[in-house]
Amino acid sequence: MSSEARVKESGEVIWDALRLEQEALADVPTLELFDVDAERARDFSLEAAGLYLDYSKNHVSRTAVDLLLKLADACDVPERIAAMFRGDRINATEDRAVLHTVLRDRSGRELLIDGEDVCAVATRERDRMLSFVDDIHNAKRVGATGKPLTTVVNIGIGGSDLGPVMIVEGLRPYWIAGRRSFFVSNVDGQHLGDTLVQLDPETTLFIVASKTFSTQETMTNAQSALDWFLAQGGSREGVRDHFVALSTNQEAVAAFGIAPENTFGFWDWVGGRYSLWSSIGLSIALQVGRSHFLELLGGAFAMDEHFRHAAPGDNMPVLLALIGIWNRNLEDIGVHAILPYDQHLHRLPAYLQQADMESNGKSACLNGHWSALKTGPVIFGEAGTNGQHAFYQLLHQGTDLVSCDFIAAVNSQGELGDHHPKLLANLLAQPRALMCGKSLDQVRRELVAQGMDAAAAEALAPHKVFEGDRPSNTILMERLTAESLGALVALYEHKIFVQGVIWGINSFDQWGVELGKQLASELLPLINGAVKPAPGGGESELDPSTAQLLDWIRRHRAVS
Ligand SMILES: O=P(O)(O)OC[C@H]1O[C@](O)(CO)[C@@H](O)[C@@H]1O
Repeated sequence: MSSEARVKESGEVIWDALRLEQEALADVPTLELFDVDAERARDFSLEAAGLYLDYSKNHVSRTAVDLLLKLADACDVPERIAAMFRGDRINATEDRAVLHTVLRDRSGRELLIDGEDVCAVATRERDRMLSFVDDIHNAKRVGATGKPLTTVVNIGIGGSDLGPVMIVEGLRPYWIAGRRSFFVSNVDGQHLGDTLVQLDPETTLFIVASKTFSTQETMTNAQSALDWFLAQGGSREGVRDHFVALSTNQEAVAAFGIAPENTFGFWDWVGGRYSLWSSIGLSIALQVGRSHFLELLGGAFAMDEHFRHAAPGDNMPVLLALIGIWNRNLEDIGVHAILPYDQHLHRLPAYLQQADMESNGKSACLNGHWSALKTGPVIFGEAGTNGQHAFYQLLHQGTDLVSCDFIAAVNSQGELGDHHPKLLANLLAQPRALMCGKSLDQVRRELVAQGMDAAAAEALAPHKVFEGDRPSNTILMERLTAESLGALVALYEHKIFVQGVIWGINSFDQWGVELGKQLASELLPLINGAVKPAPGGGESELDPSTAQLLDWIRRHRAVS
């Protein structure tokens, strides 16, 4: 038997053992697992890179965790981690290395990719970008009319927007006084329009952020911003003082009219959703300054080092990934909630939607088969405590289980009265309620104790039952700083990668976004009326539903 076949067989055996363990646990409440194992809370938690993770509230046993670690081994997780850091072309469907970790690598190592030391290349480009940031901050570089450039508009979408805006919001206390940042992503003209009315063209710097420099939304917004700048009295020569580009596609940038000295590059080994550490982070550095940007990278590097060197059983991203595998594949939970108890992390759920769903929302495996396993869950979320008053009802009593990550800083970025202890009390209460629940008996007793008659208590009781055993992780940090935020984001990046390895999918491509883009470009001329509908009124190539919607749009659009 070949070694590959043996690995596959052992993987199957482990999956079978995991299924048996899940069945054995089915009737054992999570709380009971604490009763029989005094060290559970201690052993199902760990610290790394300034973060503390407690995963003990998941409905998982020690046997299950041991089996999951064996599964990671059978799926070659340690070797795949090494391959990523080595610069192997693990993004096989695009034949690319995956090296966002190089962007924050402080080790001073050399890493040759196609004969080029990518660590040195990344450092040079970061230094260029940070000198530009210093020049803006010191007003060595000013607008065309000599005024300081105090406002930044980042025009980008997906990875060229979600990471920067999430970090800028997360680091609000570190904003440099007098500086403003706007993020425009949607092709809906209202997004740019609503922004432009707040701008002074003389003090505004537009950053056109696009890895490919061909994304419809970004190029449309960039062109409209340029038109606005000129219409406001900006000159053609002034464009070079007010527009910079962040891209891997220097030719397209030049064709758009932005000069090489105003372009900050990155490389095909940086995926869009992993790019905030690259030049795509320019808006972050402009808003919070060079040192905080470097601290952000430093926090991520600390998590990288932990991920790279810690044994799987002591490895935070690996364990978080394996708990996710248990919930997704053994408990059949298809929805995962990101619940930061921190207003400044309010964009984290949106950021992780892309990071996770664009990475692991896949069905085709790298071995050429369709996945027999369920892959990435639906990710959603909201800052706590807001979510509690919106969708937590379903988390506690809905018919579908939702796994949750509760995230918080123990100290607020801005302590105010007793707000933070209240926030933290809620952060502790929710996962506790989800796990412990409240039984029918308990509810009945409470209602009767409150003076309700037995019949009424019996009728009301089921509505007040909390089943419990709803799984969650809690991630804590001392304070939300650039460093801890960097570590947090890197934790999730690596978690997502490990899950992709176990599912046998490529977490680094995103072919699933292409068909919609292609169809939109085919439909655009029909919306604009440039192409006549097929004889008989319908669009012969279109499905009847789309043809009917198009017809309604055309008949009701006020402008042609
Ligand atoms: O930076 P770009 O090339 O404009 O792409 C923006 C986003 O579009 C996507 O390709 C998806 O459409 C994302 O992966 C990417 O982050």
